[in-house]
Amino acid sequence: MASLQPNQHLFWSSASGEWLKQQMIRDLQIERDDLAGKLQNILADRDQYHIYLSIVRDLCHHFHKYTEERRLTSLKFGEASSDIPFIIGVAGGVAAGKTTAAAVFRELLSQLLGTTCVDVVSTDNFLFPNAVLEEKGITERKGFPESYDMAALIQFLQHAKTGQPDLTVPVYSHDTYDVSSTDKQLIHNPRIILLEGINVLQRPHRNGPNDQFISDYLDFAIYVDAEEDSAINWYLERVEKLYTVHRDDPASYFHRFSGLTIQEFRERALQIWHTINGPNLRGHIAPTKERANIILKKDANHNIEEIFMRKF
Ligand SMILES: Nc1ncnc2c1ncn2[C@@H]1O[C@H](COP(=O)(O)OP(=O)(O)O)[C@@H](O)[C@H]1O
Ligand SMILES: CC(C)(COP(=O)(O)O)[C@@H](O)C(=O)NCCC(=O)O
Repeated sequence: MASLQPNQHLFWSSASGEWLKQQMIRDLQIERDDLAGKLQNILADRDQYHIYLSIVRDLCHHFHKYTEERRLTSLKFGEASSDIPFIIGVAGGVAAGKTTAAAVFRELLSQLLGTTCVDVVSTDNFLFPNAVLEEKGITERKGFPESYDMAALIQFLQHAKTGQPDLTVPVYSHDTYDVSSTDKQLIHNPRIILLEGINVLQRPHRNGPNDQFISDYLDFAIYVDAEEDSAINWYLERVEKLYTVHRDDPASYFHRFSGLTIQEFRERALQIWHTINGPNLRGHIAPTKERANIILKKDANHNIEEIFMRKF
């Protein structure tokens, strides 16, 4: 199914080429050579690099505005202004490129703002462990709203937004396909948190009177959009790579498929997409697209081909 175009009454849109013409890209402050190797490959295309850079410069603008507003408000209430992180949501379907886009934003934001206190947190980390999913009978609904420990995720956001300097987050691994019982992500004094995940713009699934929205804690939101066919290809490439590397490791999730040929594994992965990730994309993720401030539409080669910006 083709990805739906955002409502033209709500969003300005620009083909990426046109967008670039509008940007003042002369006063670049950072050099591509400063970027880490993997990101350098992604940004090897000069136009794409400039598109990401112009988006990040907008993010810096919003960050400075937020910081200034916070300073003025705390003055009004007679409080010393403290650093409360600016939280940017990065939403989109499975394998749309959220993690990678967040890494690019982190690198460019750190360089433009001259701070290392930019952290990426994935909402995957707040999935219930596989054992709990099994207990609840929702193993086949991993990634659906009910598969997340929303209380823990909201508590993390509350801790961040109440200025706690040290934050601890569980760690989900695509390699083991589970939440680690030992590893933790430690965050110290964040200035910006990029919260990436399929559910960042979703409403609470129980929708009770006291349920909170993740978006209550977001200061800005970006939706990474792609045609479902592209996402399927990227998903298959990702899992095939994981399968090839990990299938011989008995401790790995992928070991259970080690009897399959690569073609059989591919068919199995495609079936998983069609029964889990595809329905989740259409039912729960894509409908949140228009809640984002910016929608980045990627082509089949991962290039941003169109940018939509909310008008209000
Ligand atoms: N801009 C990009 N250029 C090249 N490959 C990319 C790009 N963005 C994502 N990918 C690849 O696509 C796959 C899915 O990306 P990922 O960031 O893991 O998506 P998500 O976090 O949305 O699941 C990964 O294999 C990743 O390396
Ligand atoms: C962990 C996820 C819910 C989220 O994926 P991501 O946004 O990190 O790509 C997804 O990768 C997943 O495991 N879905 C369940 C079906 C499957 O792909 O096995």
